[in-house]
Amino acid sequence: MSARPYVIDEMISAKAIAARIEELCREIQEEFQGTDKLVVVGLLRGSFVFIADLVRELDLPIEVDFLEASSYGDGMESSREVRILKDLRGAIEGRDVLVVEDIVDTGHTLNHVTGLLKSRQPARLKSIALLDKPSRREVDFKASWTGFEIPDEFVVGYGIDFAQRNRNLPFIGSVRFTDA
Ligand SMILES: O=P(O)(O)OC[C@H]1O[C@H](OP(=O)(O)OP(=O)(O)O)[C@H](O)[C@@H]1O
Ligand code: HPA
Ligand SMILES: [Mg+2]
Repeated sequence: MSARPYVIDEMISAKAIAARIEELCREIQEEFQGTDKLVVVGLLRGSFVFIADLVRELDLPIEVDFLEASSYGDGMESSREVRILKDLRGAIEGRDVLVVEDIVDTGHTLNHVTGLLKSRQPARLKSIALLDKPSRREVDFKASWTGFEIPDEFVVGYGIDFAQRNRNLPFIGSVRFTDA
């Protein structure tokens, strides 16, 4: 839990997220049309809500796997050290892979994870992030698809946490401290 009091201002509604996911899925389907070897990989924990909505909108034969990566702990600052806490269950050599992430901020997490997965020689490796904060980038990384570009604000909801809380909000909101 945060020691400081804060409120959450809605930034992206649940309805806007659902509409954007429909659009993204049409593009993803075009890219992967005809494949029967697609593995959709969710990065835990932040992507668990996004991947659940995304795969239910995807009209493709897929498998789902998860990898747990962590770099923030309970704070608002990246440690810049990406720890892999849980690896994929399955092998991805020769498979088509879509990595699903909630947010690209400094870029360290997706950059590290896609580098790791690339070394396992998938046939195709694509990535999708619901949110992108380009103004905060520290490493040069761009996801294949992005849901929304957002300003430099700390966001929560729809799977994303602040000190492990607020992942269950159905919308994306920004954290505003009330003691400042
Ligand atoms: O681009 P970056 O600066 O690396 O930040 C993005 C990453 O940070 C958050 O994960 P976190 O480490 O908080 O773990 P979590 O997914 O378990 O919440 C978020 O879910 C992304 O994975
Ligand atoms: O804005 C954010 N909110 C929560 N976790 C995060 N991890 C990277 N950026 C963020
Ligand atoms: Mg994460």
